[in-house]
Amino acid sequence: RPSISHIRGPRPELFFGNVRHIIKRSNVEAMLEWQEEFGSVFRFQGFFGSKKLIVADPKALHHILNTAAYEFPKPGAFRAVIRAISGPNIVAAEGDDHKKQRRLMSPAFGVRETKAYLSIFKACAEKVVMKWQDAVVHSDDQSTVVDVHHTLLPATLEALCEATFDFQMDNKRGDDLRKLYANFNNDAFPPNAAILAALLDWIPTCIITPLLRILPVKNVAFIRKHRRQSYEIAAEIMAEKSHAIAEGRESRDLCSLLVKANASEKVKDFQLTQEELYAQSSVVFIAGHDTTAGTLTFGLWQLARHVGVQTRLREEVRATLAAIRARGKAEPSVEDMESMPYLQAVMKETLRLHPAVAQIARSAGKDCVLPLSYPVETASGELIRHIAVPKGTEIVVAISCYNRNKNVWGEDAHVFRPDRWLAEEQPSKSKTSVGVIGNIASFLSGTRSCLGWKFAMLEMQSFLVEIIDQFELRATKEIRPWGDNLVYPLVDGEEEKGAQMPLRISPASRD
Ligand code: HEM
Repeated sequence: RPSISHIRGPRPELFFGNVRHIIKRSNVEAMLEWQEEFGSVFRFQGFFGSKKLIVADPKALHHILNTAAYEFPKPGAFRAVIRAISGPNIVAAEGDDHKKQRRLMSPAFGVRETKAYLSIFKACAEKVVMKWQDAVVHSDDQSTVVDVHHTLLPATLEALCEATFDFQMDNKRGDDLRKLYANFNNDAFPPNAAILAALLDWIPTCIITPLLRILPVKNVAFIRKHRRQSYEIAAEIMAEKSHAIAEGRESRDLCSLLVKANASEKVKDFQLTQEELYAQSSVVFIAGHDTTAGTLTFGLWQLARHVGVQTRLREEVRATLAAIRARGKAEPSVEDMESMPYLQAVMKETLRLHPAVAQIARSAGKDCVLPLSYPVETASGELIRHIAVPKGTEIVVAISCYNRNKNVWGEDAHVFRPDRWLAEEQPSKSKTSVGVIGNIASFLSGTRSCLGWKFAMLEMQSFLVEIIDQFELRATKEIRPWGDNLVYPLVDGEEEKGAQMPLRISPASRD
C-alpha cells in the first residue's frame, strides 16, 4: 500500500522544512493554499526533515477521531505544552485517564445545565451593547470604530465565570482573570512561537516538561504564569464550593458538580486528585471563553463585510423579538433561538469558515491504514484511496482545511454564504459524519469532541441577537486570521499590536 513517503506536499527548505513559510504566511492561510494544490491529505516538513501528515479527508478524520480515537494519542510534546499551561487536565489526558475525566465533567455540560445559563448570556451581551452605545453617543457622527474582539473577550470570560463557576467578576478575582486573558493567544502563542513548537519535535518528551519550567523565553514565562495564577483562582473557588456543599447549599455550576461528583462514593475508583481538579478549571477558563469570543469576532466581521446578510439577520431577529414581546415575555428562550433559521445558518457558516481551533496534533499509536473518501495523487501520479501510516507518524487533524474542503462543501467552500444551510439537503456533500453539528469539524468529533459545544452555541446566539438588533457593522481594515492551533484576528500591517478586530458601529435604523 502507498505510504506517507509517497504523499505530496510543499517543497521544503534545507533544515527549515516548511516552517519558515508558515511563520511568514500565517499557518491557517498556508494550509488552505496547500490543500488546494495537493488535495485533502498532504505532507508537511518540520525542522531537519521531520514529517507530518496533514489530514482533511472525511473518512480519514472519522477513523482518527471516532473509530479508533484512542489509537491516535496527542503527541508527547503537545501534551507537555498543554500541561505547562493548565496542568494535568482533560485536554492533555489520554486513554483511561481521559475517559475518567470526561465522565466526571460531562454532567455539567448537559442540556438542562446549559439552558439555565441563557439569562447570564443575555445579561453579559447587554453589557457589550451598553458599552458600544456609550461609545457611539460620545462620537461625533453617531458612528465609531470599536475593537470588537477587545470587548468580546472579557464579556465571554464573564459569561463563563458566572455560568460555569458561579462567581461575579466585579472584584479583585475578576480583575486578575481579565488581566490574565487580555491578550492570551498572543502572549502564549505569538507568531514566532511556531519556531519553538517546531524545535520541540526534536526534543525528547521527558525533557520538555523540565525545560518549560525554566526556559527564559517570554511566551514560556507567560505560560508558567498562567498555570500558577489560574491554579490559585481555581483553588479559591473549589474551597468555596466544598464549603457550600458541606453546608447543604447546592448549586449546579460546573465547579460544584465536579467537586460533588468527585467526592461521591460512586467514583472512588477514579477520583481526581486536587491538582487534576484545579487543572480542569484552568483549561476551561481558556477553552470556554477565548473560543467563543474569537468565533463571534469573526462572525461579526463577516456580517460587517456582507451587508445583505446582516440586514436579513436583523429582520429575522427583530421579527422574533417582536413576537416574544407580543407573548408578554421579556427575553428569548432556547426554543426561540432555535426557531430562527437564518441565525442558525449564520452561526454554522461562521463556525465552518472560522474554527477557533484550526488544527490539532495526533500521532499514530500503531501501524495503521487510513481510508480516504477522496483519492489523492501520489508523487508518482497514482490515485490512492488508502494510506499506510507507520506507528509514530505525526498527524495533523486539519480542521480549517476540512471545513473548506471543496469535495465536501463545493466550489464555493471559501465563500461566506449562510444560504447554503437553508437548502433542503445538508450542504455537506460527504456522507461520512465528522463533527457534532452540520458535519462541521470546529467542535471536533467523537470521543474527544468539545464538551462545551451546546454552551458555546447558545452563548454565541445570545450575543449575536443582542448586537445585531442594536448595531449596524462595517469592516474597516484588512484582517488576517492567524495562529497554529488557536486562531485570532490580526490587522494587516499592525501585526505587532496583537489580536484586534476594528469594526465601525452605528445604531441600526428602526424604520
Ligand atoms: C466556538 C467555541 C468552541 C470551539 C470552536 C471549541 C472547540 C473545541 C475543540 C476543537 C476541542 C478539542 C481540543 C483538543 O482535543 O485538543 C474542544 C475540547 C473541549 N472544549 Fe471546546 N470549543 C468551544 C467552546 C467551548 C466552551 C464554551 C467550553 C466550556 C464552557 C468548552 C470546553 C471544552 C472542553 C472541556 C474540551 C475537552 C474535551 C475532551 O478532551 O474530551 N469548549 N473544544
